[in-house]
Order: sequence, then structure tokens, then C-alpha cells
Amino acid sequence: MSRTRETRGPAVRPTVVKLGGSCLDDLDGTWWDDLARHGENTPLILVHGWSKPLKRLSPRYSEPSAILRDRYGNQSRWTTPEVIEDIKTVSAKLGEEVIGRLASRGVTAERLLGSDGLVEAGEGERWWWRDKQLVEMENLVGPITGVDTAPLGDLRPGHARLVTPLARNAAGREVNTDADRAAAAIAGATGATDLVLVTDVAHLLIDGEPVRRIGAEAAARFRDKGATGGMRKKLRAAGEALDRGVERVVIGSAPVTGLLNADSGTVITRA
Ligand SMILES: Nc1ncnc2c1ncn2[C@@H]1O[C@H](COP(=O)(O)OP(=O)(O)O)[C@@H](O)[C@H]1O
Ligand SMILES: CC(=O)N[C@@H](CCC(=O)OP(=O)(O)O)C(=O)O
Repeated sequence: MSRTRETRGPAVRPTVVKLGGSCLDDLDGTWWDDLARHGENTPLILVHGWSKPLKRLSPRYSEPSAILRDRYGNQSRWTTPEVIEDIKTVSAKLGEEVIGRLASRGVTAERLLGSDGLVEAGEGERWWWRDKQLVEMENLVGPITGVDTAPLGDLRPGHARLVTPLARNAAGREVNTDADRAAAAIAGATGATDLVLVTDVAHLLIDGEPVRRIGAEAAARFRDKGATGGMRKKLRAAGEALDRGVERVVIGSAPVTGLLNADSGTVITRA
């Protein structure tokens, strides 16, 4: 990240939990009970994705053309102003659901758009593969270049923040960004100890085998050789979070305290 306007370490370091769009609908009551218990004692910052809710909104989000690939093989949603509106529509609804689930368990929460001063984006990639050709096109996505923690306010146990990871670029335009990498940037900027990436698989798999623990270097090697799609982004996000001072990144599908205790999931650390 080239620029980070930050950083105010809260008295108690927060846990950042990224709720994957792949699994948000499938997390059951006991999963939310566990998250609320954790949130009673630790400031929680939740960052959500929207891939599955968007597919429910319209079948066009299930078409292969909804996702573009850049020169380096990285995948991104093809994002127009209309897509940003759809993202906001589904995020408002799922935000209400998440806030309701936490409220009924005694944890208050408020929702913020990353584009409301929290997440800053740089110039987006201009060349994308379409119909087996690299073409220049405007895609409203951008890499994260900074996080200003001020809009998060004072972080405290018992009151969570839910971030919709849109961002704003230098020209003032609202852009889409990757949710895992936004969570990593926010974790780094807020001094979080742990970043938990909750998704629809229980572990990172290497050669079909679940990985319980892996160092950042080995994870980066696998990312460049063997990881695809969503997992490739998670491993990139994990490396970025560790580089910014986060101590542990955990990827998995279990309740958050089980992932933090390393009872389940893949724990990624610097060494
Ligand atoms: N090596 C791997 N280990 C585990 N999952 C992988 C791997 N490579 C690719 N994946 C895929 O990554 C997906 C999780 O990423 P993604 O679909 O983006 O989820 P989310 O919406 O939770 O961010 C899994 O469902 C799986 O299909
Ligand atoms: C630029 C880009 O592609 N952004 C992602 C951000 C949401 C996300 O990552 O959601 P999941 O948690 O469901 O994967 C997207 O629009 O799908």
C-alpha cells in the first residue's frame, strides 16, 4: 500500500473478521452466538463480501462475463455504476441482517461504506481479457492505497462495525475493491492482532490436503503456483495483513473462537 493515513491503536486491539459472500447465508445460530460472545470482550470490525447475494439479485451475476481477468491473471468483478448500485442494494439488506443477528445477542453494530472516507483506492487496471483478447476498458475497481480509521470512531468491546468494502479513488469516484484485501488493509490500519477470513471451505488445501498452519513465505509460493480464484486473493490478503503488523491470519469456516484457537482452519503467520 503506498499511502496509509491512520493509525490510532485502540486500547484493546480489534479482531477483524471478513464474512465471505460465499457463506454469509449459511452461518447458523451457534456461529453468531460465538461471534457475539467474542464481540462482548473484543472490539469487532466485520468486513463483508457480496458474491452470492448479488447472484441472487440477478442471473447476470452468474454469467462468466460478470468476472474479468487482468493481464496478471487476477480476477475482478466487471463493475459499472449500475453494478455499484446493486452492490449497495444487497449490502444494505445483508447489513441489516447482520446487525439484527448481533443485536439479538447483545452486541450493537453500525454499518459504514468504505467509500465514506475509510478506504482510498488507486488507479485501476485498464487492460482486461475479453473474448480471448486483451482490451482496454474502464472497470470501476481500484487497488487499496490507504485507510483512514477516523470514520470507525472509538473501537470498544460490545459495539461492532460492519464495513461494506467499496472505496473512493483520487478523482472522487466510488469504486469496487477486493473484500479480503480491504479487510487486510483495515486490520493493519487499526492495529488488529488477528484477521479471520470466514469462507465456505474449512481449510486451505494444498495437494488436496488440509493445511493447519503455514508460514507467509510458503503461503505466497503456493499462491503464485497452485491457488486459484478466491483463495488466491485470500493468500494475497493474508500476506498484506502480516506485512502490516497483523500477527495471525486464519482462513476457515468454523466459529470465530474455534478459528482463533486454531481448533479449525488454516493459521498463517509471518514465520
Ligand atoms: N487451494 C485451495 N484451498 C481451498 N479453497 C480453494 C483453493 N483454491 C481455490 N479455492 C476456492 O476458494 C473458494 C473460497 O473463495 P471465495 O469463493 O472467494 O469465497 P468468499 O466469498 O468466502 O471470499 C473456495 O470455495 C474454493 O473453491
Ligand atoms: C473487485 C471485486 O471483484 N470485488 C469483489 C468484492 C466482494 C467480495 O470479494 O466478495 P466475496 O467475499 O463474496 O468474495 C466483488 O465485487 O465480488
